Amino acid sequence: MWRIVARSAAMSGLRGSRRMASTAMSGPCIIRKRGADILHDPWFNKDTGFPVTERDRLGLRGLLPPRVISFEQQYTRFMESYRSLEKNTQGQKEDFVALSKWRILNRLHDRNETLYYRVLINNIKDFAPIIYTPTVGLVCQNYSGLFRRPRGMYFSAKDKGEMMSMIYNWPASQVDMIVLTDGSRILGLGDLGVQGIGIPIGKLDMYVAAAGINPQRILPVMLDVGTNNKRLLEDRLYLGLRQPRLEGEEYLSIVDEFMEAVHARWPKAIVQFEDFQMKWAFETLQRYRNRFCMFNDDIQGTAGVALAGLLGTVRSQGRPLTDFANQKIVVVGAGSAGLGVLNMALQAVSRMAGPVANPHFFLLDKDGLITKDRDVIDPSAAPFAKAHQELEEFGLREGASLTEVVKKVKPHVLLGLSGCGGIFNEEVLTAMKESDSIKPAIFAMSNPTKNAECTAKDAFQFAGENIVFGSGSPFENVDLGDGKVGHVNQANNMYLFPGIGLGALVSGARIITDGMLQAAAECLASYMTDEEIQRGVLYPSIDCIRDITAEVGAAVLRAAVVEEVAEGYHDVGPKELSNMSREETVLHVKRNMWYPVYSPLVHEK
Ligand SMILES: NC(=O)C1=CN([C@@H]2O[C@H](COP(=O)(O)OP(=O)(O)OC[C@H]3O[C@@H](n4cnc5c(N)ncnc54)[C@H](O)[C@@H]3O)[C@@H](O)[C@H]2O)C=CC1
Ligand SMILES: CC(=O)C(=O)O
Ligand SMILES: [Mg+2]
Repeated sequence: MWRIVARSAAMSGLRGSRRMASTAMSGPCIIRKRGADILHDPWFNKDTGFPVTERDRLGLRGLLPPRVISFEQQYTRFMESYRSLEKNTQGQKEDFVALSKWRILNRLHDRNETLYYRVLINNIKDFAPIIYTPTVGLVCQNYSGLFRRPRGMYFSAKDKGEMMSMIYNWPASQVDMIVLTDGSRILGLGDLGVQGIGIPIGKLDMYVAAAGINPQRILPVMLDVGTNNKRLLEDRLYLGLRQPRLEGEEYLSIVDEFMEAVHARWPKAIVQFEDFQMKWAFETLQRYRNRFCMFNDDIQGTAGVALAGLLGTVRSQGRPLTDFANQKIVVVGAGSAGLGVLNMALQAVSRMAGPVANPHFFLLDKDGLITKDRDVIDPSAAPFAKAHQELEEFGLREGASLTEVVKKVKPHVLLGLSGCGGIFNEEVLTAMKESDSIKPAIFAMSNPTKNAECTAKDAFQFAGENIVFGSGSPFENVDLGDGKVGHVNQANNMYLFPGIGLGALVSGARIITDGMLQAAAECLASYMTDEEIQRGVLYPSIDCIRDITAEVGAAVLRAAVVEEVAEGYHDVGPKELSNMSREETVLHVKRNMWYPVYSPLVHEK
């Protein structure tokens, strides 16, 4: 059963006003480098921030201008340059401005990670759209041209048989969190081959910013098995393998070898699979989920965030949560994300309504409504294909168009995970006015912004002001006139994946179970107060992402303990974890979150 106890408004006020206390540890940090090598290592570099004693100790004297600039001064200086870039690029083309902003942040990332992550954490609302969706999509599209320095590791089809030794080329002795892609379905942009590495980098930046994973213990990975993108294959600057994608056993043997190599070196590393095309997303999840600590973010992270949003919309209608079982939900997009959402929603309905559950889900793909009459149905979509008799009352048939489905079903929720920009057009949105819900919900979850099924403005304009709206990429709130505001929720898996990874890490989970994922979704679903939900606010502001992530991490940790997969982390064993109260668990998780401060550096040979 769902355990959703909404927080009080007073608690929520506290959240808004208080930035989570830093749990930074500023103990000394051992370094084996000296002199200029330190200045060129972004993990340790402090630029002009090295104190004089440290300059002496580390052989830096004379390699820097004499004046010591404090961390705070460096921070202010960076933000001033950023703000003047913003001013100077006003009125220029959107993509040019976005890439200019990305470049200035990326240069800092390449030079001084401590300052970079402080800047990111303190300005997450402004910077998430640059390092994450939507700008990260543009960066991936232009990656071969933008490439200056490598970040992360690249394993290609040509490295078969070598991965076990290659993994030791990574300079860090410990890795906690890996985000892995094969570049085959980057956001809604399709196959971008090796250029998809931008996604693991962006996701891991969110891990550091939201979950406080130590940036020295993260590893973005690209598995380059070729690309089927003709434009890239013909691009002389393309940096990946110029060959068609490996398929079948050949493909799986590469992923197998990578997983074995990673876990041989770092047995406790957690691997997040990201932006794999659907067939491999499902196949690899089944193949590895009981052997390694891994999850697929597009299937499982997205599902939890969407479900939390769907339960929020039930609450916003003033109905009990059990009414979720009666909601008519139209999902557009039968890929890894859409099917992940429906599977989790089905589990929730079954828990609420028991074995007699009869969910009202309608699934469409590019060929329209999916029914049992379809000649070829993907096995993962088959459980959601409607039977002939179920459709009679609506007068619908196989392949019915989205407009027809919305007009005839009058759904409570219209949720897009199709990657098809603008598919919720004026006619579809206007049809949502006839929804059977007093507060119809529209989720245009595809990324990046250009691939969103509709804009926030169109949703409120055509479907009416009483809707609840969510989008995968950020949109501004909509001015509805007379002081009224149409609230935009960012329905993005960023509200869950950092907490899933963090909870798995701090519990020392052997594997990531459905129970842990359900706990994550429940935690997010109950985070908002009734008053916030009434205003159509389904998710916390991104400014609170460190706080919600700590809560989600704690919920995941506790579920790992209950499900007996927690093996403990550092010197805290499973028994001690199981003796912690809920509050103690949250504190324990927060204590394990890294926060960027300059630690004193001590040289050791
Ligand atoms: N907001 C979030 O947190 C997340 C958003 N996404 C976004 O969801 C989108 C889809 O991702 P996946 O499911 O992994 O992709 P996928 O490629 O596995 O599936 C796409 C599905 O959309 C369907 N489709 C394509 N054009 C359509 C049309 N015109 N009408 C109806 N259906 C259509 C396809 O037939 C397919 O079933 C992407 O844009 C991705 O960025 C994915 C994960 C998380
Ligand atoms: C957000 C995300 O994971 C995606 O669009 O694929
Ligand atoms: Mg993704």
